[in-house]
Amino acid sequence: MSCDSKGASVTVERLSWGPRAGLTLVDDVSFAVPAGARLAILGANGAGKTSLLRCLYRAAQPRSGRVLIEGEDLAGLTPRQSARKISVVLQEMPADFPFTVRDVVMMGRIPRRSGLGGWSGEDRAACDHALDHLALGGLASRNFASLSGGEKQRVLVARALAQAPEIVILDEPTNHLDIRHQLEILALLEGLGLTVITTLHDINLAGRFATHVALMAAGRLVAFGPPETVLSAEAVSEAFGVAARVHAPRASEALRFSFSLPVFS
Ligand SMILES: Nc1ncnc2c1ncn2[C@@H]1O[C@H](COP(=O)(O)OP(=O)(O)OP(=O)(O)O)[C@@H](O)[C@H]1O
Repeated sequence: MSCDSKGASVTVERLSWGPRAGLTLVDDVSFAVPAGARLAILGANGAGKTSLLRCLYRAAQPRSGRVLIEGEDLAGLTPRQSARKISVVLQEMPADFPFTVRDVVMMGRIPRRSGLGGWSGEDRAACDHALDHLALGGLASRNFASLSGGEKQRVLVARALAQAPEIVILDEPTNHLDIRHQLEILALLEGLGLTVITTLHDINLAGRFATHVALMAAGRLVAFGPPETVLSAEAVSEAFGVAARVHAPRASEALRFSFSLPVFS
């Protein structure tokens, strides 16, 4: 069961990607995180965060460089093999998605299904476990489309969990969530014990959640490491084009930033 997994290490080596010749959106990016790390990818709008994520879950084919999962080249895996290692939680869902919550979570089992047979006892148990883990038992028969944004987000994380992956990749999982649900979803992800790679816009949330931060600007990785090292006022001000101020944390407190527009003299 995925909750017992320890995740997998991810190494990115000199990765570059662009949609066409002459346009590079991910530019020579390298970093490595150990199994069980929580990596937050930060950067201003258009910095290339989603483009980098897409390379990590094979929605985009790198122009050069490679991604290694526990030392194994991602490009050498079949789609089914990589879907057993990596699950993805994205924002876009069609508004008229005509499935129940249980159906959606069960979809996470598709890469694990053998042959064309129906769901196995193991599939059903994994689905029940994921529903329980995300406190969704009471919503299992509800139509997915009728849920609130926060509930939908929990269902999509449950689907990722049912997939029993080693790595969960998320694009802006806290988008559209109120502060309580933002904290809840990040605590849930932290509790999984898997390797988590996520884009985030909220620097303070990233500082609390992440074991590693990748700061991007114009497609390049401008800083990488633990949040307390990477998230300096200077680096954040530069990457986001704001005047950022760090409030010195007391013992065991997370970093806390405040922001204002830069004043030009
Ligand atoms: N297929 C494409 N063709 C041309 N330009 C693209 C393509 N995909 C992305 N871009 C552009 O590349 C830049 C980086 O996009 P990307 O979505 O990776 O940034 P991001 O850091 O995730 O941004 P945001 O925080 O706004 O979501 C943006 O300016 C975007 O418009």
